[in-house]
Amino acid sequence: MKITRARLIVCSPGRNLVTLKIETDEGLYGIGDATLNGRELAVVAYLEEHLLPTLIGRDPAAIEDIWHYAYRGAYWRRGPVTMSAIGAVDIALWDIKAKVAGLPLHQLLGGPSRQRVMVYGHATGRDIESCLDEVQRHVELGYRAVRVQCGIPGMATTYGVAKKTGERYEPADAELPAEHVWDTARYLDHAPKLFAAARQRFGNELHLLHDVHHRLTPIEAARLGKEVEEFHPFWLEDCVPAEEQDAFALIRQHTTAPLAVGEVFNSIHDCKALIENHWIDYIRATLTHAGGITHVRRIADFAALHHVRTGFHGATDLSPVCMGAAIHFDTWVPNFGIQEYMPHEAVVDEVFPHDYRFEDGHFIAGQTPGHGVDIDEELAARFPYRRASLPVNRLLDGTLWHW
Ligand SMILES: O=C(O)[C@@H](O)[C@@H](O)[C@H](O)[C@H](O)CO
Ligand SMILES: [Mg+2]
Repeated sequence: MKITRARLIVCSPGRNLVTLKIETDEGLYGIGDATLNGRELAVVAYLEEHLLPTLIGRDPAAIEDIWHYAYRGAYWRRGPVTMSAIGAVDIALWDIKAKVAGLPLHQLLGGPSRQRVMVYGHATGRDIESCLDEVQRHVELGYRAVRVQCGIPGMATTYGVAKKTGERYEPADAELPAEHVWDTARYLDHAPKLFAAARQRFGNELHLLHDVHHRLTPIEAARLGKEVEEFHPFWLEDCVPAEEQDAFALIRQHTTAPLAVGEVFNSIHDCKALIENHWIDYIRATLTHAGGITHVRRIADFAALHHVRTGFHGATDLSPVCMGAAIHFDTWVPNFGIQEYMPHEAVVDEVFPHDYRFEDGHFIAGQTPGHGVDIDEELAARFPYRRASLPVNRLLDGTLWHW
């Protein structure tokens, strides 16, 4: 079998999504997700100009060799653009391999470790009460785990909170970056109250998660961890920016709140110290942004040695293609923790027909050979790309801060 064609489909059914289709001389094709939120066309250029031309004529079964050809051969290693491009190719090649084998992807990876994978949903509200009403709605839908984010009194906007209660949260909401304002003192005062109110209303069984979105310093994160620890969070996510991995040692000294990190990571080297020093509990790097199944499998195996579990990023900027492949991965991976799930708009699900399904707070992988996600190209063509940017964030005095 040979690769005859590899091309990108860029569409925007409510949000931008970049899809790679690799075709073969035997008619089989594979699909990969190449979406890098707010930087979509950088990955398109990388693939079209540099990576896709090198694939033509190759045997799509040689996934390992193609991965190293793309990674080592580029000379310029790592980085979100490079690794998302490699990730898309890798997901598409695993899709082809599983279709050739006639197996759903999780069977090719080693078979199921579980029948279904627990997901967490997003509850957001302008204040604590409306956020908790959203938690209630999720509980009624069957969720066992819910991420809680709410507006902070005195602040006009905050990350992770939908514009209106019940709406989807979509951060890339303007052609040029919107400017948000952040006040750590107000946040640190308010966040523990949200946890306390959630535990009071829902008891101890429901898993509660929270995303800090890189906004604290290590000592501030340590304080937050200490204050919410008694409410038994499932995790605190991205408490600090993680370029400096040993900052987590300080947080760890002060709190037993489990820590999750890594949605912006793209390589095992981004989390090596975090994992081997037991500074984190969950690793969030997912297939699209971290070099595909071939590389994330290495991260997951390394994490397993150190009691770290997976908790893959699953925001709407990961397309159903990434989600489908991730659910197969989650079904296989022995050290699975949880899977994030922000439902896509109905039209996105129409553009990407898929066989995974949500049931009772869990995802169940499909049985179709491959990862089970396809693209309706005719429908996709009705939604052309439009530039959309993630916001920036400033402190009250105007200093540019982490978003
Ligand atoms: O945990 C999450 O899902 C968030 O941090 C994301 O919504 C993130 O802001 C977006 O994926 C950025 O593209
Ligand atoms: Mg996050």
